[in-house]
Amino acid sequence: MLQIGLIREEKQPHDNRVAFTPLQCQWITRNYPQVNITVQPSDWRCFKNDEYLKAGVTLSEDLSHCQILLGIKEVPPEKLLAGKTYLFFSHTRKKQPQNQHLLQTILQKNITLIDYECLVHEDGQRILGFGFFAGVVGAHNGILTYGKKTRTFSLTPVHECHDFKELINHYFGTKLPPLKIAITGSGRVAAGTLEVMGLLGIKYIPPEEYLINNYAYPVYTQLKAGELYLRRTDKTYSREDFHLHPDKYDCRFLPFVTATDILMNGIYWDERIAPLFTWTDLAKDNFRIKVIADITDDTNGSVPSNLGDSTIEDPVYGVDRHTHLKTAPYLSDTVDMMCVSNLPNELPRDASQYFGDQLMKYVFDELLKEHSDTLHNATIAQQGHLTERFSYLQDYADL
Ligand SMILES: NC(=O)c1ccc[n+]([C@@H]2O[C@H](COP(=O)([O-])OP(=O)(O)OC[C@H]3O[C@@H](n4cnc5c(N)ncnc54)[C@H](O)[C@@H]3O)[C@@H](O)[C@H]2O)c1
Repeated sequence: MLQIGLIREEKQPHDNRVAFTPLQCQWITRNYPQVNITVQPSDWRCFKNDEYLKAGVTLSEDLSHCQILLGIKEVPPEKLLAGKTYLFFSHTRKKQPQNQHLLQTILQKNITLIDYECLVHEDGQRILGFGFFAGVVGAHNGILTYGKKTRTFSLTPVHECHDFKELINHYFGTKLPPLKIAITGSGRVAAGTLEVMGLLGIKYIPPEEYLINNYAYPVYTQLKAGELYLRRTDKTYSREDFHLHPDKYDCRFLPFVTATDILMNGIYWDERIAPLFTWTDLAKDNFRIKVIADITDDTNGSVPSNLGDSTIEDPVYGVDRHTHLKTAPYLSDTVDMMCVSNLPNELPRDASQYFGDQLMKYVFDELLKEHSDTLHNATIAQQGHLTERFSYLQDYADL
């Protein structure tokens, strides 16, 4: 019998998500008689202990009988059970200093660590992520902020809704003024923002038309990497080349700053990639953007006016376009920034279900195999030893 445990999230502040919902646990145990799931009780998980009990799932503080333990965020080192196989987001593969002790403890305690972030399909695309609901919540927050700033309409904050279904109910009867939204990116986050565009009936306009026309109703356009970046030397774009040499590419977003009211930023970004615009562009009179939902959310990254994370409770701050300083939100001549770093936590039930679905579809069967390349390639530590693929972490893992 394979015993799987769902651990309680112990990292502070407590995360409210979980790897499998009660119904997913029920489905698994019905369809896989050789698997049993035990859930560690939690007072802050988005699914209540009772919901698991009602689904026929066993609750137990003690998970020592489990071989595999599933979490979401980093597990505090003192909570790690020796000799177990853990799956969670460890944030150790880039030698993140705050998690050095975590990896060292994993090795000391003979633990096997499979990192969700390292689970990829054959083509290198990540299997698991919370981007879709980050996109949904980010898009909603961006529009809500614009309504508050312009005092033209109001929307219910997402975290006040039980789940996505309830959020959608609030959209009925919402009439938005004419406004123009630019969405960047083409991954999971962008897909989530497009979902909200559809639900609110905001019309898609191709980028070239969006740039030159005005509309009597709300519209959006989407700029994928191929529309955003051009190689300096020959004005072409190749995905493979861009991923390898992003520093050779210029960003073509600038014309959109004069045609856009809300920017929803969902691109992949790192330091080698040109920002969407500069502080100098931001200070110009023709800079039209009033609200930026920076879902990508890198401080001083693809959006220079990202001055750091905001929180679910206090999601928006203003930025003065000339002094570059933070201001109160919703003022008339500032840019409002929505930079929440944990957006999926506003819709934790749906985000967890989506995560569990992906886990079920692409990872679960691998856990039942004697050997799985997918799992092996995402295994940072195997019974207390770094695997070959992650041996570059040795100096970080050494005590
Ligand atoms: N604020 C939040 O709560 C939150 C939540 C989830 C994700 N995010 C962030 O949003 C951004 C987008 O996330 P996502 O889930 O849409 O990602 P994704 O993995 O679904 O998509 C990323 C896109 O970037 C492309 N890409 C991958 N590697 C690249 C590279 N080296 N160079 C250029 N492009 C590359 C991919 O082809 C894909 O189209 C990320 O920066 C992520 O950290 C924020």
